[in-house]
Amino acid sequence: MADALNLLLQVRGLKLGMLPTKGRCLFAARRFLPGEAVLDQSPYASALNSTGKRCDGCYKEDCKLQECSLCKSVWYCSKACQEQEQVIHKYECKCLSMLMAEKGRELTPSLRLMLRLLIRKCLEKEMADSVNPFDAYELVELLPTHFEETSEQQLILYAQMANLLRITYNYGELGNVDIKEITHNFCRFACNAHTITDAELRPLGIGLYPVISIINHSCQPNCILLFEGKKAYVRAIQEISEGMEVTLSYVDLGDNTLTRLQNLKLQYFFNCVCPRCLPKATSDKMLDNDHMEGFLCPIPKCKGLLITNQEYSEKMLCKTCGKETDKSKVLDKLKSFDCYLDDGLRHLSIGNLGRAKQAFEKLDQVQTSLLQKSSLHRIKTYDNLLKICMAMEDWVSALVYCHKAIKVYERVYLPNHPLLGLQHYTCGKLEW
Ligand SMILES: C[S@@+](CC[C@H](N)C(=O)[O-])C[C@H]1O[C@@H](n2cnc3c(N)ncnc32)[C@H](O)[C@@H]1O
Repeated sequence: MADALNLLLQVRGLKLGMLPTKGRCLFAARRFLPGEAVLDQSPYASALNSTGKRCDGCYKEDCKLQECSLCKSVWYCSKACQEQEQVIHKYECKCLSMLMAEKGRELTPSLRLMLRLLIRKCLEKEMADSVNPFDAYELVELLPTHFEETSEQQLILYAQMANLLRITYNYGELGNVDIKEITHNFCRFACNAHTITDAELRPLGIGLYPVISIINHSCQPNCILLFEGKKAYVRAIQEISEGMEVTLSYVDLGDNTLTRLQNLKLQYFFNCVCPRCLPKATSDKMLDNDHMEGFLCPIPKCKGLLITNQEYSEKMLCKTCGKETDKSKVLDKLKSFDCYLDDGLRHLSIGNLGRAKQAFEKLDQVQTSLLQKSSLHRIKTYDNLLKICMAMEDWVSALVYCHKAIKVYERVYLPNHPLLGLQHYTCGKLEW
C-alpha cells in the first residue's frame, strides 16, 4: 500500500515523509506556483450538514431536487447523482428508515459520516475503485487517533454514539461492527476530518479525505483547501519549492496566537511551533505578532504601539514612551470585554439585530481604546458588524465595516488567500 501510494503521489509531484515531531507529512517533489492544484481527492466518506436542501451526490442547491422515496431523508438533482450514490445509499437508506421507524431518530452529520464510512469499508472489496490506494480503508486506519490523549468524558460520549451507530448499522444487515473500532474512528474524525465548504467558504458538510489528511498544519500555510461539490482541492497560495513541506491551516488564521495554540492543542494535541507562533524578532526588535496584535500603550496621552520585550516576553514596551506594561494585564483587560462579544452573538443567534448591533458597537468602542484599528483582535467585531448591517440593509455602515475588516484581512492572510478575495468581492458589491 505504501509503495502504491508513493507512486501515485510521485505522479503528482509529491512525496510522503515522516518527521519526529509531526508524524507523516507531504513534501513537494517539484516547484508549485501560487494557484496551482497540489492535490485533489474525493472523500472516502462525507455527509451534508442539512439534507433536503442540496443534492446528496454533487452538493448542488438551487436546482430541482427529488427525495429518496424510501428513507425520505436524502435528495438528488439527477438520475446520474442518485445512481452514483446508490452503492452506499442502498444500505444507508435501510438503516436511516429503520432508525426513524423504530426510534423516531435522525442521524447528526458526524454520525451519518461514520455510518457511511462503515458501509464503505464493508463494501470496499466489491467496489470498483477499491484497488485505488487513494481510496482504501487502510489509509483511514493510518490516520492518528490520539486515543490515549482524549479525555475520559469525550471517550464516554464517543462510546455512546458508537452504540447508537452499531444499532443503526445492524439495520443494514451488513454484519457486525466493533464498538471499539467506531470509538477510535470518532477520535480520528476529530483530528482528521475536514469541513466541506461552498464557493464562498460557508460550511456545507463534513468529509474524510485520507490522503489530504496527511498534510500537517502551519499558521502560515502554503496551501488552502477548497471544494467543488464534495471533491477537495489543495491549492498553493504561495510558491512551494521542491523539498518544502506542504501545509494547510487547521484553525482560523484570524484568531490570535493564544487562541490558535489552545485550539490546536485541544483538538489536534500538538504545540504549534510555526513561525507565527514562535516568531523571531525583525530588525527593529518588533515581532510580526506585535504588528498583528496591535496593542496600544495604556498611558492615556501616549497610545503608542506596544512591542514584546525580547529579554522578558511577559512584559511589553511602548515604542513611543518606552514604558513597560505586563502583557497579562493587557490581555486580561481585553478579555474583560468578551461579555459584549457573548451578548452580541447571543442576540444575533435569536435574530435580535438591533441589540446585537448595540453590543458589537460597544465592543468596537472599547477595543478602540486598547487596540490599533487593524489589530487582529478586531476582526470578529468588524465581521459581525458587517453581517448585521447587511442584514439590516444599512449598506453605508456595512461598507465602512467591510473596509475596516479588509485592513485586518490584509495583515492576516496572504494576498492569494480566497478569504481576502471574498472580502474584496463583498466590498465591491457594497460599493456598487
Ligand atoms: C490530520 S493529521 C496530519 C497527518 C499526521 N501527521 C499523520 O501522521 O498522519 C493531524 C495530526 O498531525 C500532527 N500534526 C499536524 N500538524 C502538526 C504540526 N504543525 N506540529 C506537530 N504535529 C502536527 C498532530 O498529531 C495532529 O493531530
